[in-house]
Amino acid sequence: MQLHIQPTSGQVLAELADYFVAQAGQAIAARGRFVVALSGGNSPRKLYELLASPPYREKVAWPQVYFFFGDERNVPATDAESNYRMAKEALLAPLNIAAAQVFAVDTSLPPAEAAAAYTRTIQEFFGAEEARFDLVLLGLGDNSHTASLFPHTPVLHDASAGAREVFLEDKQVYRITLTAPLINQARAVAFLVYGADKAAAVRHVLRDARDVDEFPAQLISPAGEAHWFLDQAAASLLPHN
Ligand SMILES: O=C(O)[C@H](O)[C@@H](O)[C@H](O)[C@H](O)COP(=O)(O)O
Repeated sequence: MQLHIQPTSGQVLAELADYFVAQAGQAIAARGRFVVALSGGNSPRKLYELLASPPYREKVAWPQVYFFFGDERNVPATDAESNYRMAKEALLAPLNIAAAQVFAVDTSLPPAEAAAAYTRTIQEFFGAEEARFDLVLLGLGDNSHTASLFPHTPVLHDASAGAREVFLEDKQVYRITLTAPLINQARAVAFLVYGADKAAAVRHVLRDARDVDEFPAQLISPAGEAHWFLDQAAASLLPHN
């Protein structure tokens, strides 16, 4: 696990954009494609806007990039809460990404069916190979959740590699999320976390004793590389920072 700590969020975003470009180049050179699972919420929007702008947009062979989602809210694709909508506005539309390169969760289905359908979509994409994303982008909630792996939810203990529905009792809403085993099959995982409001969660996940029901992001330990891209504010409660 590698920590990348920068003084400001702008510098973190630039370092992660450089990493994204490097990972894409390596994957496309090696396997002819780059398969990425996008994170949602607010933090990654600026990253997506950066990647869709010069100089980054010219540095990636976008027609060889395939986009999945680490999680999705149970809302229409046009809803302001949709992770797909956010990615489309900030990245996919500005880059004119073809629909055939984008695999969104079908939230027109009931949550359990949407999750089962997404599992099939992932399996069909990877065919006989193991479903290994080249890169999974992740955020971190202030309650230490990542993707939609929320504290004290059954999905945390799901040993299968796929997509599952998650019911959030406090918000009375459903989400669809990749399971930790599927995320952990990835060649690389990159957390993007900035802001002082995330400092306690960062410390819980990276330094406190393992307690995955309290700190679900502790479940993420990929077969490949694990990177944390943090600004100083989010890293401020880590020892020696
Ligand atoms: O659908 C989502 O909301 C994300 O996938 C989620 O896991 C997010 O990364 C965290 O909740 C942090 O969200 P912010 O970046 O908005 O703080």
